Amino acid sequence: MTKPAYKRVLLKLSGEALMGDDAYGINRATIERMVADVAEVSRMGVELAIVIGGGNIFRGVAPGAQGMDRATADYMGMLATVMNSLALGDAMRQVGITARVMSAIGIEQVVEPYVRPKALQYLEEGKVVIFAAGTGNPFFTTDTAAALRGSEIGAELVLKATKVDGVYTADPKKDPTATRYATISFDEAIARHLQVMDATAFALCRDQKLPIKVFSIVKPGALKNLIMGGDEGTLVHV
Ligand SMILES: Nc1ncnc2c1ncn2[C@@H]1O[C@H](COP(=O)(O)OP(=O)(O)OP(=O)(O)O)[C@@H](O)[C@H]1O
Ligand SMILES: O=c1ccn([C@@H]2O[C@H](COP(=O)(O)O)[C@@H](O)[C@H]2O)c(=O)[nH]1
Repeated sequence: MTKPAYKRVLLKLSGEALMGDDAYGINRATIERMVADVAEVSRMGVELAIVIGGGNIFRGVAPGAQGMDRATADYMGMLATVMNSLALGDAMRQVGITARVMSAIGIEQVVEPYVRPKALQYLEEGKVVIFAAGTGNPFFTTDTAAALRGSEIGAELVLKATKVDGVYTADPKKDPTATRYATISFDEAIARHLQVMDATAFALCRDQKLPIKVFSIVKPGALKNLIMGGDEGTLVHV
């Protein structure tokens, strides 16, 4: 078998994608399918860290949070990512993959705190590390957490797994005429206000020279293909 193209990557999974066809929460078949993809790559010896969003449960900027203090709503969003992280870790355990969930906010009875050297040790031991609670700060998103943790652990690439198969000229769900970029620079993505990821995440990855691949989590085999160096999704580069 040919070797994977990457040794260590940060995978950002969309929380919203966890819903599958449901209106809310975690769809069992969907999480099992995602975990099967992740397990395949982990078994190939790739060191894998994961950040998962919370959009399937709660977002600080969602209509359900209207009228709330923004920081409080954002803490609720971070707690939503803890729930998704626990579900993901448990689903991995069920397929024989050892995962460690580490939280950016103190919640020690439930999940261990994020300590960078410990996270690095887990990765070197071949465990999958799931970073929960985003950056631990309100007014941010899990995309920014992915950029931050990806930079901290020295990932070679951030893989943004989402419901669309790359970065488009406009949101393809709203504009059917939108076309997909094969590659795009961080500066252009920011200047064009492309909403597939937030500008803070793009800017951090640009400054750290950490490339991002945006690809479809729904497409079977896409994650493995990408890890093997295959042509998949959109590369966002310096
Ligand atoms: N220019 C664009 N190209 C591609 N997708 C875009 C673009 N603009 C907006 N989008 C939308 O961005 C979404 C990707 O964001 P996604 O929901 O994965 O991230 P998220 O907000 O981090 O999710 P979650 O909070 O659930 O983790 C796509 O589903 C797509 O509809
Ligand atoms: O660093 C962070 C990360 C997330 N949040 C809050 O959580 C929700 C869910 O995250 P998504 O990235 O949208 O999936 C987000 O809307 C924020 O409310 C945060 O405050 N800080």
